[in-house]
Amino acid sequence: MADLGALVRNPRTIEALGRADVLCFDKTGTLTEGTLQLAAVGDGDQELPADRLDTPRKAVLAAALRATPPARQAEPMAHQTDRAVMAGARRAGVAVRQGAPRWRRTDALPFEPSRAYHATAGRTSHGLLLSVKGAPENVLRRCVGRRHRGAPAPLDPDAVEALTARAEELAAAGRRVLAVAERPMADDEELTDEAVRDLVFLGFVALADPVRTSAAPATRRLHEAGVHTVMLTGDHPATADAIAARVSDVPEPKVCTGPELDELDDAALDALLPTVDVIARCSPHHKVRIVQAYQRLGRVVAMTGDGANDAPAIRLADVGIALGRRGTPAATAAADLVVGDDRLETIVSALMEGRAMWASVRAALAILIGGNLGEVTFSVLTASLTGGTPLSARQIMLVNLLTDLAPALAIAVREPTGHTGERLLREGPHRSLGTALTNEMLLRGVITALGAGLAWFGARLTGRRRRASTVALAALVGTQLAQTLATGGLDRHVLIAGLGSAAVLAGIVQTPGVSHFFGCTPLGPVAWGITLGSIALATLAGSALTPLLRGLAD
Ligand SMILES: Nc1ncnc2c1ncn2[C@@H]1O[C@H](COP(=O)(O)OP(=O)(O)OP(=O)(O)O)[C@@H](O)[C@H]1O
Repeated sequence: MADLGALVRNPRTIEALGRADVLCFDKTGTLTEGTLQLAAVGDGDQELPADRLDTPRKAVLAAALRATPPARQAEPMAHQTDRAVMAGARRAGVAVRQGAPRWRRTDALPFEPSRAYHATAGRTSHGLLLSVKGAPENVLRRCVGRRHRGAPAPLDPDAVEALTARAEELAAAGRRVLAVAERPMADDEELTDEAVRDLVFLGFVALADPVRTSAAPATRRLHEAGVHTVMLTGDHPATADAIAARVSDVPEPKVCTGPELDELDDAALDALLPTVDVIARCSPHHKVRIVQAYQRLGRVVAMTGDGANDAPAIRLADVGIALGRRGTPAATAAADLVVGDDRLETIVSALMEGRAMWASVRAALAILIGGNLGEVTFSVLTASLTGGTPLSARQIMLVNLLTDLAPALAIAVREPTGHTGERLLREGPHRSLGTALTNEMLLRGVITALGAGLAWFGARLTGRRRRASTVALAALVGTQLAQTLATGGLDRHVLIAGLGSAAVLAGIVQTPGVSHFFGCTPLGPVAWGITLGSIALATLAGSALTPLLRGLAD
């Protein structure tokens, strides 16, 4: 996991990741490049691209810059939005004093998701000035007028509607939209949330953050794996919808908003959430409700977050994921998994690790239970044919020692194979431990009994009883080891465990004193030929039947 850039805080997380069937993730940095850039500035009627701004639009950008915290050299600005506004203004040659002579910051209400705006008070040569930038619906609500073609104009409901529609159009291009507004302040006025009213709307600032090309395939893989994905974003629903349409393979992603969730009681929320793909204007307290609702529905939820306020939802989720690059210490401390590069692809790879774990559990269980089933079947069948037991208690103990200990352990702890394999997508507790496990156990049981039965029958036809039971013992162990090696592929640990156990078996059988202790007899070339031939025949039959059973399980 560390190689993938993901840090697991406790091992239980891998198992839970393998079971996760809902993944709620952020937009910025997870689906997008996470590099917000100034794209355009408008006066409410028409936008111009960031590299061709005229004087009125530069004035809008200057006001947005005033409503941005100061850049400190020692530390980067906390919010990407602010960084993008500042970098865009610098590139456009816009400074805070444009349109506000001798402006000097005196107070600020920093951006918070619940406020959705940043407000700054500053002293100019004409008195105090309040500058605000933020989510259009929040800022427009606090406006009483607008500047239209350089002159003040009233902001009646029709004008608000037209500006709202304009903001939606900009957002529908996948952009983050900020409304910018100002008003003069009285000298003794304090900057509080209540004071952010009676504003004059100046214009819109649109920021772009390109969608990463790898985000769409990652989302598709999650859907193929049966994971319901939900994009949670603080952005405008139109922005979220535009981004979702680019990454999702759902033809028309269903979008709802945080305020809409507030209107619903728990029962209505439970009914709605399984059908939702995007939740916009989503704040940290919504995330908590969303996790609780999915858990009420019996879903296993993985939830990403970066802000300190996301910590409760991260902690509550079955798998809390903090985004390493943007994550606050509080979010990281609450998380089970820290994704270093914030990318959805890394989260998908971590999920595959979890699925691989369930595949390993199945393989180990199939070896243990299926092998024992084969031994019992062989013993019962030969006993019913001959009236005696083909293997002594010591021999059965030896079989279990050589097949269940090192080989089964090696299978359980081997490196997961096929990270990119489509098969892993279909693993998980229900798929891995359901019909697939039953089929694998039965197949292993049948093949083991077949290998031992063929060997015992061939050896009994050509020799004494003790020799036949030694050959049956060797074939019982050999057939199981061959299947273990076929499951483990070229994994070093499985190869060492499998070949090591085979060498120990050969050593025991061929060493006279030890062989007798276990009720065996050293074997000649013909007996070994019968043993190896039976193992090969049974293993070949197993390989032919495996794809057939997989098809049945799928
Ligand atoms: N620094 C800021 N100053 C003013 N307004 C902001 C600032 N940052 C964001 N906004 C406004 O608040 C809205 C929500 O932003 P927020 O940062 O909470 O989104 P988010 O949850 O981080 O979304 P995502 O995960 O998709 O980036 C934005 O759409 C924007 O309109």
